[in-house]
Amino acid sequence: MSATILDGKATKDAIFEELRPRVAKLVEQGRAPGLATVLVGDDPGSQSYVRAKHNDCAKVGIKSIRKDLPADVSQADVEAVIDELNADPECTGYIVQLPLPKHLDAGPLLERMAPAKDADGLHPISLGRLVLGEEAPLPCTPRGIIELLRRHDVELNGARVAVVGRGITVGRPIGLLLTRRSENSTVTLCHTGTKDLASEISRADVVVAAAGVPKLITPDMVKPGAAVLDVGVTRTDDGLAGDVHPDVAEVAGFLSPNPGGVGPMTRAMLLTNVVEAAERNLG
Ligand SMILES: Nc1nc(=O)c2c([nH]1)NC[C@@H]1CN(c3ccc(C(=O)N[C@@H](CCC(=O)O)C(=O)O)cc3)C=[N+]21
Ligand SMILES: [Mg+2]
Repeated sequence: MSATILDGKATKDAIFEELRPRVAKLVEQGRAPGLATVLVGDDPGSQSYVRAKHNDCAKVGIKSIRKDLPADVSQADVEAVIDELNADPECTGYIVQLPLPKHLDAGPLLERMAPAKDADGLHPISLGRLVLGEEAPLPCTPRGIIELLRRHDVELNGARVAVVGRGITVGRPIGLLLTRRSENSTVTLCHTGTKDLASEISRADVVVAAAGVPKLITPDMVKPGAAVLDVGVTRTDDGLAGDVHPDVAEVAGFLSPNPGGVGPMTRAMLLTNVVEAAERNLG
């Protein structure tokens, strides 16, 4: 048996095709969406992600603004850039690329962002609204995972989902999306304190591996036919390594590759959040 590939790159391209006319309409109405990025320092990974986001914007016709700051920028200078973007009418949504250098206090910076311009869905107000079931931008990676599963007809209604990792971008929020009535899944959140990870994984119809531990999920753990999403990425000497052992492809029914799976979907959902926010503002 060999798993059906959950092709995030092709799915992202399809979503971009759907976004392009919506962006064109907004531009026509004089309400052009504009995405800004705030990047601090010169980490090559972060630089490449940010570059990709600007290329994506060009592809769908969204104006983009780059704010690149030196690694030793002060907290006050980042605050000033955030205040500038909050006030800039050309910027309808933005992100502060994470992680930030250790000398900066990320929490207060993210909280300073205008919630209406939160493109990541990670502002405390957006996360609070998600808990309350109110309309808000949704966290991009969890939303991308659900969209990838939906577009490949993977059943979520009543499904047992095992999430591995409790990080703020994926593991912590994804259960909030998956347990809405519209998804209706049953979610188990596993982490380093989980006593028997293999037994939790073995019961799951869907596995979301977002721990950042290379090859953590091995074929013996996976229920035959399950959908497995490889979210974690670790930079090793041999290149990028996912959380899922390659041999899982022999057992799983669906597998999102890494790269080429959830990463491109995260970018597609970032632009979707920006377009939706611009449409909402039309009233
Ligand atoms: N405020 C904030 N929002 C984020 O959404 C955010 C962030 N900070 N910090 C870092 C993580 C990571 N992230 C990725 C997005 C796309 C790919 C992606 O498209 N990857 C490609 C290839 C990447 C490569 O080859 O380097 C792929 O998986 O095929 C990866 C990682 C967004 N993040
Ligand atoms: Mg992340």
